Amino acid sequence: HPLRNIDELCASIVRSHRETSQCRVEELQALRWKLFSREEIQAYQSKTVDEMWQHCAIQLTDAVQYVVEFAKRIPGFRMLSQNDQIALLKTGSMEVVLVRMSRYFNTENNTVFFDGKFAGAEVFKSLACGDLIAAVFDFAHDMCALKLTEQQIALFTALVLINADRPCLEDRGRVQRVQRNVELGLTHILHRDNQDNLLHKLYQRMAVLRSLCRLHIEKLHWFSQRYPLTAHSLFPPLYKELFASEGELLPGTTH
Ligand SMILES: O=S(=O)(c1cccc(C(F)(F)F)c1)N1CCc2ccc(OCc3c(Cl)cncc3Cl)cc21
Repeated sequence: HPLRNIDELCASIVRSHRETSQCRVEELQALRWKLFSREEIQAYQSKTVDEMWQHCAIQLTDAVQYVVEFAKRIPGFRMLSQNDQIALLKTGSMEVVLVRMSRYFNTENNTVFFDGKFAGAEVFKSLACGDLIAAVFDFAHDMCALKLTEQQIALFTALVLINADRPCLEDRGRVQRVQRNVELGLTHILHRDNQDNLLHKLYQRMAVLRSLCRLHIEKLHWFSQRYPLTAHSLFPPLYKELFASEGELLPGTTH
């Protein structure tokens, strides 16, 4: 049934966001001062690079599963071809995870929710990609500064996903129609909240997200050259499917 109006579209995307976000922001507010002890930080920092990468890849893959669920409930997404749905998730899911992560960021002490507590950047030292972590933390900080509501984040993340400019789309026109509806939803929400000025800031943040994800993929290539066994056999299949480039990295992934 065609969407009766933009209000209904917004309501359905906000509901999907709420149903598929791993934990509610209110729950995390209660935990915001639960920090890792010196010993716990030491334990993370003494993990080997491949242990920590594997740990993060598992957490990331878990977070991505919820984004896949969210995408499937965006009106129009399921009408796209399977290949186009996968192409949008391949390039957009990490970006949505990073936006969602910024909701779990405490700007007072620069910590982010990780493994049940709030962690500073030093916890991720053994990943050996300090520049990526710093960029992830900066992005989270920037997003917090916008003080987006959950409804605004729901529409923003739907727009991050439904992007007709993504590479290798079969039916770009169809994705454009779904994207236009979501754009109408986002502008409707921002107008209703009297925050039209946020729209261009959100488009700027989308450009930062793209560079963050390019950096993540670069690091993944570096990592899988150095630790082929971990990347080939110990990363979750969905992680390989989404973040490893076709064939080159990880032969034998099903398509
Ligand atoms: O591990 S998380 O709970 C996690 C949680 C907070 C901060 C981080 C990190 F690390 F971004 F500060 C990691 N999780 C859930 C959300 C998420 C996004 C990316 C991610 O990993 C990508 C990655 C990076 Cl950014 C560097 N090297 C290897 C990998 Cl796979 C993990 C992740």
